Amino acid sequence: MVEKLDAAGRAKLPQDLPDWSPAEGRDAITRGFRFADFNQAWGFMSRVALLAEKHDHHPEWSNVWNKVEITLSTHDAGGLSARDVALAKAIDRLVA
Ligand SMILES: C[C@H](O)[C@H](O)[C@H]1CNC2=NC(N)=NC(=O)C2=N1
Repeated sequence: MVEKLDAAGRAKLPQDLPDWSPAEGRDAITRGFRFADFNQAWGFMSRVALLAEKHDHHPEWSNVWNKVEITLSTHDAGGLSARDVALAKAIDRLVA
């Protein structure tokens, strides 16, 4: 069983993941990305897909041309877990 993120972990989110926001109405975090064009967006999504496989943790995401929206939550925990934080940090490194 994957544990939900504890209060200490949640308190650190603004500093650990400054570009992510709480998702509306659910225990999840979300971030939007904008790229030069679809080609760049798709390349990013390809890299995120490989990260997700490496983490065995997969995003909920959408893409409209050069924009990608990613929401992270842990199905097995029924909400946010440390796995979401780890994947979000890895995704942030792709665009740093
Ligand atoms: C068995 C379990 O579904 C898998 O280990 C992984 C796959 N990817 C996953 N991704 C997300 N977001 N949440 C999960 O609980 C999850 N579980």
